[in-house]
Amino acid sequence: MTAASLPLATIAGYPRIGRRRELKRAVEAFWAGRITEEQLQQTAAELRAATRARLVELGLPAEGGAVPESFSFYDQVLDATLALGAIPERFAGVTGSDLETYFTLARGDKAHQPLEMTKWFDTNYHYSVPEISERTAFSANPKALVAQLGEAREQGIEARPVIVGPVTYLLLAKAADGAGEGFDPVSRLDEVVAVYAELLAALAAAGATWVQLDEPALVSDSLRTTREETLALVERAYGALGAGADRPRILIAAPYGDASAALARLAKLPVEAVQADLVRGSLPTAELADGSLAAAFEGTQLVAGVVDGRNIWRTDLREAAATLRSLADAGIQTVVGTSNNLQHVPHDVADEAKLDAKLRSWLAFADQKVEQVAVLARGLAEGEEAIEAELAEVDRVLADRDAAEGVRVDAIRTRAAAAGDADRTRVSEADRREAQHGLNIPALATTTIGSFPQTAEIRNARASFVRGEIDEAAYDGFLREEIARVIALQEEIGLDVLVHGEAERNDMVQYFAELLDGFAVTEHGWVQSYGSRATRPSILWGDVSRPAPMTVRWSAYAQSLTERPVKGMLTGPVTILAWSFVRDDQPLSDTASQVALALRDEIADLVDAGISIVQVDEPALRELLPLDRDRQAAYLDWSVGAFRLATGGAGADVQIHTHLCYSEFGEIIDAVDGLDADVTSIEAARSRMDVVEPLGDHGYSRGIGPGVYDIHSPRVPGVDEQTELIRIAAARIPGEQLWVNPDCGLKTRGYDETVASLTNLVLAAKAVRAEA
Ligand code: MET
Ligand SMILES: [Zn+2]
Repeated sequence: MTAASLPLATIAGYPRIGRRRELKRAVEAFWAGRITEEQLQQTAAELRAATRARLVELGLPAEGGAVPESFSFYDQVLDATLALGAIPERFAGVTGSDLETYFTLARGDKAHQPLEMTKWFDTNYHYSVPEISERTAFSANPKALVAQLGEAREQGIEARPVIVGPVTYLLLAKAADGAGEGFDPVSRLDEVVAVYAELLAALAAAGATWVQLDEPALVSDSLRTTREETLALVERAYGALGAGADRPRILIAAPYGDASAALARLAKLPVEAVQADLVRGSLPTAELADGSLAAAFEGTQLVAGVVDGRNIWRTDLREAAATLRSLADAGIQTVVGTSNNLQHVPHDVADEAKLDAKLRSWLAFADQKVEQVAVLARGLAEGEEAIEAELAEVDRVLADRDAAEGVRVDAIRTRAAAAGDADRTRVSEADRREAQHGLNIPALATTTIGSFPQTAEIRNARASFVRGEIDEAAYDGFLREEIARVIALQEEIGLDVLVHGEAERNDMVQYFAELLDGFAVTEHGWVQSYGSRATRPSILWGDVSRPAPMTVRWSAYAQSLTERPVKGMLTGPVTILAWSFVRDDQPLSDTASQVALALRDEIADLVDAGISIVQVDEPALRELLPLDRDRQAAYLDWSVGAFRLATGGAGADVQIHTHLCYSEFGEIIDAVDGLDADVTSIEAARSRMDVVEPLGDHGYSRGIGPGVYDIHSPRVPGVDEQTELIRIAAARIPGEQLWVNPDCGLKTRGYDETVASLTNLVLAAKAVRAEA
């Protein structure tokens, strides 16, 4: 270990999907057999080379490990699984190249269910969950890491491999099926650390000077361990890793939250640098003031994550420079960094030619963030005077943003400020039940979650409309035909509560963002969601209002075609915020109230148009739950409040539904109850109705629709299978309270399987009704 310290500028990682989603296209072409593995590897290598060159061009030094090597074909946790050789036993028979095995774990094949996927900390990125048992045989496989390092060196760049660290890896893993009762993957920490030591030795032998090990587990209160326990595990792991003789310098990263209480202890580990998220997190002020932080950091660099890696606004450089200055003045060797891997932001604002120029000037995507890091590093090296021009420019931009038209609209603010508890409160549940009798909803009522298959025809029609090839009248006509078809189909299948099918929506958030004031949409602002999938979050930049009804004509048209109730379908305020880039100049709760009021008006218009059931989807309610336990109550308070503000204007005879997707809502069951929705649908098929028991124990009295049809695969669940699931639920929940529905929307499914599955669902509900 002879290498030099880390240069003054670095980032925690960079988007890997490519500016034009080149990786998605190549990977999907490989899956479809249209290109060979060699061709895929070639494309990936070109992307990596372009990324490194770009990072140097934007101001990261080519030497010293400033450039992170954070490429991934699919997911960084899956990369670690392969590097550790931790292939779950159930995949033992899988043959093929490393990359083929990798994709089989990610996506499954005829004989194998894929690894489960779940959200990565409090982001909308999903990782592949490792499956570990007492028997998992770990063995170091540094091939991919070493190869990428070599590529970088040939390019004249000394890269820093980025790997998920051992503690986070094991805390994100689940016990494999067949592991002993009570087995915890973390019990294998020492063995896993030994494999990391081998990986590090291989990297050192290949010339790596630095390696970054990501330990976001350090900032979370939502894992199996307490923070203190996590920190103790990190101390144990890095005590051992650091003692290795043949290793690169180690940077431990603690992104996505507040590690301030752990910082000094991390610095005392035998590692050479510690990264801290100073956007979500903070500095331990007392320790900074009394010199103990500096003492702990003696000989260790602090990578100060002052540039926000999760949002798209230009950083207040003056404020960041002041933070950096305070660290340097305290005698801490400081490096300028980002709060986390930039994988959560799009590539480059320069690609957004169609965006309003003023708005564009306020933004920073990944490339602009790198430039900001480089500027701050220059300020750190040469003094703030050296970057005064850049600081002044940002001052000007921020002032311009602050004063810009639309950022603050008095009428919207006055209305939001006036909204009180009464606006968030409907009449009692009992009165509502009474008033809703007229809806004639049977016991074990059947319904769907909203979307019907988004066919190629629908996507083509939308694309033609966007390109101007067909006019609005033609597009509307197409959508009306589609709605009529979906309504007729549901009547034929025999569902009780119908939906219009959401054919008009490109995405459940973007559709609303395009119709609300205060939002902008990007052209190329893609962000990886999982694997080859990316989303294009909208930008919520100003005060939000609804210039005109957004969904009424579609819902009203659908209702005009049938005697059965058609559910109006809206995306809830929390989900709209969670899946957009939101303004950072006011509390989220204020922004949520504005969105809620726009939805409240939409519900009023739906009801006026003859709609008597409205579903407000909140699948992101749990995702935004802060990692920090101390902040959870306040979050649940405002998020639940926003939902209630959106729905609180509905009369007693209007039935409000919500849909939450996931089933692990143990943590937030009181909050779900607090939403005060009349009916809630949730995912339950894969867990075989696990959720029903806690609901029964909780004494949950509202309508509940645990999914009986797993929509995540094309498989058609039979009548018997769905009957069985309904019976399990009916054993705990009275029939009048129980709804029968799929786990989630059907937009990703094909028609054949959808019709077959829903037909079986209706038959299953009838069968269980007959048993009563
Ligand atoms: C991710 S939740 C999706 C809900 C939406 N109403 C749909 O059916 O697609
Ligand atoms: Zn869902």
